[in-house]
Amino acid sequence: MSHDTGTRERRDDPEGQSVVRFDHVGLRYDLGPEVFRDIGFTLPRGSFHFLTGGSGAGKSSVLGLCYLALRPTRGGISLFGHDVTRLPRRLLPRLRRRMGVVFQDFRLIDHLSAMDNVALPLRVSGAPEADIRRHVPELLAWVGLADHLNAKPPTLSGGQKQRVAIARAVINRPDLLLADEPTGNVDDRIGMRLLHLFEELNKMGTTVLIATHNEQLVQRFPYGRLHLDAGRLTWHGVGDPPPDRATAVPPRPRQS
Ligand SMILES: Nc1ncnc2c1ncn2[C@@H]1O[C@H](COP(=O)(O)OP(=O)(O)OP(=O)(O)O)[C@@H](O)[C@H]1O
Repeated sequence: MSHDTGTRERRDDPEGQSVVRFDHVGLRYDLGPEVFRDIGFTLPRGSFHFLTGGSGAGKSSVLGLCYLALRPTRGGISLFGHDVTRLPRRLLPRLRRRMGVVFQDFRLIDHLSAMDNVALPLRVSGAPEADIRRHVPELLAWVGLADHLNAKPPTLSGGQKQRVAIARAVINRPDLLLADEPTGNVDDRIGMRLLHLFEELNKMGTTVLIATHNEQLVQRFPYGRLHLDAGRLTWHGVGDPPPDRATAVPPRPRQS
């Protein structure tokens, strides 16, 4: 089968098998240099991938494109089968609500307690308050914050804030989880526990993409890997990028 997924097919196949699809995507910020040239990959429904690469390789930018904070300078991106480069802006929030995002800088609401930060996506989606009172403390206890339900973010450590941010991202069982360095501020034991949480979510059907510098984590969990180097996607597979990474990802055929 060819890689051709023209606009018509993407529009007519909103629940197709790819949750994220990049086709020849390029990105530059304002008048700066191109961060990427011609990146293409697909994340199938229910898949689990790490996104790796050195500092400045473009990991957060890929995530920003996925959660629609950024628009590509060229190429096409589809999410849940919708071509988002053509979709009217008013329809984007509906797609965003299907995603859980863990930001590198957490983006918690400082005047709300940990409990209320995590409850936010449930309240937005109209979940009954009784369910919120049951599920949120359970999840916060699972990430080791049972004693901090009422703490406000400014009183929490970096690792504790990170776990609140993760709980908020997963509480709604999103269709797509995007996490930027989700274990960057926690010790190994908690890092493993968080990875197990992502695995559980993945088993229930969530597609997972985790940007990380943590090689140990990537080695311990045998999932797919997208590796960025100098503005190019140089490896898309399981395990380590081969030494001659320049040839690891063949260019995708351009659509006519
Ligand atoms: N808002 C911005 N304006 C201009 N340039 C930016 C902006 N954000 C990122 N960049 C540039 O884009 C490139 C990729 O940055 P990005 O944050 O995506 O990399 P990263 O792989 O996530 O890095 P790190 O691992 O250090 O977080 C870098 O050269 C960075 O300077």
